[in-house]
Amino acid sequence: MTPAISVTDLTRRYRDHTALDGIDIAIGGGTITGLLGRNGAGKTTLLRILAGHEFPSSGSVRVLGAPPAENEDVLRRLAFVREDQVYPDIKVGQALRAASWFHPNWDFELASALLDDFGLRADKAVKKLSRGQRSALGITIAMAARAEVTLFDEPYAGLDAVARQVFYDRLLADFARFPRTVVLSTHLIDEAAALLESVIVIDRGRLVLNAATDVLRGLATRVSGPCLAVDSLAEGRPVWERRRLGSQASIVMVGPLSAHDRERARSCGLDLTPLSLQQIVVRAAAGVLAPVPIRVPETGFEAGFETDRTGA
Ligand SMILES: Nc1ncnc2c1ncn2[C@@H]1O[C@H](COP(=O)(O)OP(=O)(O)OP(=O)(O)O)[C@@H](O)[C@H]1O
Repeated sequence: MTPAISVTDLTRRYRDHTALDGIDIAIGGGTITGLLGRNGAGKTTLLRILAGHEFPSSGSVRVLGAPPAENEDVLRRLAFVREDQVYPDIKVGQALRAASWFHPNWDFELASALLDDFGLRADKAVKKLSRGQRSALGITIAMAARAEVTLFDEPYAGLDAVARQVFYDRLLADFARFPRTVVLSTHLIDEAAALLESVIVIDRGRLVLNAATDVLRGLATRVSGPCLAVDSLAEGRPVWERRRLGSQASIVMVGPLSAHDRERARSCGLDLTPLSLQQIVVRAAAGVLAPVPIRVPETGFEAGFETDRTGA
């Protein structure tokens, strides 16, 4: 199947700075992908190129089968919402109406339900909205557009926790009815984790991780307890991190745990805590994962890791 988004050897240079450096990504249709990475990693640059707002310096970018820049057909099938979205001096309702003209799948009912959820009034001037309310408007437009490809670039600046949950819930519910390709750039990784089918992590313009969230969830476990028992369980296994305090040890063990491992751990009084998606992404961005992308469980862990990097 042709991917909805396909990026090959993409590089974007700004004068003396390389914002994206040889990125290869394929994102299938009908998926929600998290685009993650530290500040300045290159996430916005990638999304702007996917949205046709910028040209690559080199490499190829295809969205819905064609290069997006200056491509009316692709751009009508795509929605892009950014944190710093600028609106003309109009009312909320007018902003929605203008967006409806551009997006062929626009859903007025959904737009109106989202306004209610976010407590936004259609007759309020956009320039009088608070930062969070402006984010809510951007989310409303991007969701009601029901575009085949929807790109969210940290869409929730200033949104409170309740409103963010509205966003997650509404996105999941609407996605279930109308599957589409969603890319969500966010720093709130664990909060958004339940939404994400896969994650792409960029660091200093390079792809450092591209994996299914399910694979990552079972990827690493913190094992804590008596040193001897911890060492015995971890023997011959990849380890990311070791800490010792007196007779107690805590390590991060890489790879899935079998039922036998769990039983051994229980009988030795060891504590097992799976690493959260955020903890794994932090390690990926810090280079603990080798740059080999992990794509499917069968080719998983062994291929891509440096082990025991932090030392015994
Ligand atoms: N127009 C530009 N001119 C020069 N440098 C730029 C330009 N746009 C982005 N950059 C640089 O490219 C790098 C990537 O920026 P980008 O905005 O893509 O990062 P980001 O991952 O979205 O960061 P954040 O999480 O902080 O929003 C940064 O070092 C930034 O300073």
